[in-house]
Amino acid sequence: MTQDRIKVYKFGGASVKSAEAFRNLARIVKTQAGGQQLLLVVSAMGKTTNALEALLDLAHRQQAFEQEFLQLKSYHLQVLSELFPQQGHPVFQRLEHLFEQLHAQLAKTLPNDNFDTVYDQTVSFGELLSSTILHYFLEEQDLHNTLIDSRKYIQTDSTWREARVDWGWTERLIRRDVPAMLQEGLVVTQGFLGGTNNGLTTTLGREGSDFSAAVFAYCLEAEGMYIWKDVEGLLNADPKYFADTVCYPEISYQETVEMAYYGASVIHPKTIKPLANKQIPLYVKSFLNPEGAGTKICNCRFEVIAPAYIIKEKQCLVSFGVKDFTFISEQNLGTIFNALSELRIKINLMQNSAISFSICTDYHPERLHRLIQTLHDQFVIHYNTELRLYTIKNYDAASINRMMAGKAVLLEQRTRTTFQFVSR
Ligand SMILES: Nc1ncnc2c1ncn2[C@@H]1O[C@H](COP(=O)(O)OP(=O)(O)O)[C@@H](O)[C@H]1O
Ligand SMILES: N[C@@H](CC(=O)OP(=O)(O)O)C(=O)O
Repeated sequence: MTQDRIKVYKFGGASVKSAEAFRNLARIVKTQAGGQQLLLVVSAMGKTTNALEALLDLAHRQQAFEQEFLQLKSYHLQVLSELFPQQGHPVFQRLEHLFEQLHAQLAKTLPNDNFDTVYDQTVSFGELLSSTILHYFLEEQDLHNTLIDSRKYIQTDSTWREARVDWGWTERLIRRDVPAMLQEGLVVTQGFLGGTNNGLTTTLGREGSDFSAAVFAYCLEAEGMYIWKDVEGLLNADPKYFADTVCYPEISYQETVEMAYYGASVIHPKTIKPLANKQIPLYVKSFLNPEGAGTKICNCRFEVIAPAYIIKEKQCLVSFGVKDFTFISEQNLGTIFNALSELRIKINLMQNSAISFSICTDYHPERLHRLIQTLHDQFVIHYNTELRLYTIKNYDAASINRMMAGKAVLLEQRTRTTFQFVSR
């Protein structure tokens, strides 16, 4: 049984990218959530995570990072000064302290440090900053709230940058503390972050705040989870690429998880499973039009839904050929899969022919380089970058023609419901 009144709201980077966005968020909480027990999960402001990645990259290569650091700091301070006109507000001191910690973290980064470990210790500051601002700002708006540190609740292993949740521990900790806090007022926490049992910070994968919200919703047996976006709801295509999108009023968990897997960046792929396991509906709503119906994702079934078009950018096609004109064997495939798994390279699409095996994967130059180093003795390896993986779910002839028009196809594949190809 789900708890009657707990709701989880997730606000992403676009919902907190400016002072006006914070004000809009507070309005949504006031008008939409009356009388509800509400947990708010917040991501880093705007494109802060990208900026932190760039800062870390400089620091790790022992390059000067002061200018970029000051840019990030002044972005936050600008928003702060608009939200808190009174100079002596305690939020200024809290932010100053967080920026000092971030600076110290960057300054002590060495080229020999494990990049993925320091990544999590550094990039996590985005959410620490935004959640602190949100906490104080909601208080100013008479929205009493408790700020909790999600690193103390979402317990993970130490798979840096893609930590795996220890569900047992996480559930125990959340259920121990959070329901009582929710009785007292709102609870605010960070998306994207977890913590190991020895107190180190982990992150759950880029765009992982949706997943954080789903973890809290699952553990609290929430009545519903809401993600607030700059779009009307879950659309049949990304409006950044397609002009004539349609919004699904209701769609199944299964359809959504597949869309997310193929690259529909509106929802993190890991979000659906915990919600589906407890039959918690997920609502995708517009923070620009909070009264709009949005999309309800639940355990529903429809025979026919509009084809969904999904484009995954920054793809790389890698082909492995055997050197001696023998066929690609299961043993060869085993060797390739082992190397991919070791290097955490995920296959988005694969195909094999008599003497070669091809995969389409996200492009990570360093991982690809290590893959080639590992396997070049046994295989002839070629790769192409700057590609896109196009997927049409629930395709028909017209949708295929539309998507393929004028494109040179490097690889193509179809099942009964899904058509995919790789192109520039
Ligand atoms: N199928 C889709 N439906 C709606 N939006 C989509 C879809 N696929 C991609 N998007 C993109 O997702 C964006 C919202 O997600 P995101 O940028 O991650 O928001 P936030 O970081 O604020 O949570 C939209 O602006 C849109 O361009
Ligand atoms: N800030 C993190 C986590 C996240 O989920 O962000 P957003 O909700 O803005 O996609 C990232 O950019 O990856």
